[in-house]
Amino acid sequence: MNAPAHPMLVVDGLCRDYEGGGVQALRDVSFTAEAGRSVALTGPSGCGKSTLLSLIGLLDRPTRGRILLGGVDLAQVRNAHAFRARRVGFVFQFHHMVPTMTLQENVEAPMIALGLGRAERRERAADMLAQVDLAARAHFLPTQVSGGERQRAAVARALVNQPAVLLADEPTGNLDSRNGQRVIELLLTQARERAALVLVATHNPEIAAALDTHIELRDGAVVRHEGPPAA
Ligand SMILES: Nc1ncnc2c1ncn2[C@@H]1O[C@H](COP(=O)(O)OP(=O)(O)OP(=O)(O)O)[C@@H](O)[C@H]1O
Repeated sequence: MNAPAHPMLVVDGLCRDYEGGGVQALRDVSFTAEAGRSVALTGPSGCGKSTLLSLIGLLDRPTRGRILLGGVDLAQVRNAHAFRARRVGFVFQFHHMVPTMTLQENVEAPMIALGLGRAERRERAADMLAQVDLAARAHFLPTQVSGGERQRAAVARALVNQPAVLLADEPTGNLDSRNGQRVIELLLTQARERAALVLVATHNPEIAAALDTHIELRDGAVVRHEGPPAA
């Protein structure tokens, strides 16, 4: 197989200053990552991990520098909502499931932005929930299942549109180690089998060690970068 023409993700000289407080949340961060790889972002609280994920997921815009995702310069993206729906999946520590909707309905919701019909949405969501071992819980509300089950449903929701990039912010933070490991395995399976790029912000050194690349931040700057060299 030929090497891809460009890496899935290029982060180039990225800075994010917050007005008012004079905080430089990110200072000149640069790295690249290939499709099918997993990247751990580590570092102490406040070092900029969440800020970096927000910028890559187009939830926020950088002060300086640029990000290319699948060859697209994010500064040129006009409809961030549509771009996110097609390209990016998010998993957060606190799942952010809609409490009044069943797990099945929560997993169906992202597909509305793709314009898929009801029957197809239903089928794909059921399929995805089965893949994370939740077929029997599909019609329960998020409050009626365990924390580990909720987080697996959140992973199913993040994966259902088959995003090229998965961004996970402390995805195992509130889970015991067995459930946490399961969530990480689900994310890594996606990276391997569907050539998605997975970025995980974590305080857990075991998780960081299980991923291909390890980028450590301190005060908004990269202080360590281990793993496959940039393309
Ligand atoms: N909206 C905001 N306004 C001002 N400062 C902010 C804002 N959001 C984040 N910051 C600051 O930017 C810096 C980076 O925050 P960020 O949330 O990215 O850190 P983090 O590494 O994800 O931390 P944690 O591990 O605690 O989640 C911190 O100093 C934080 O206080």
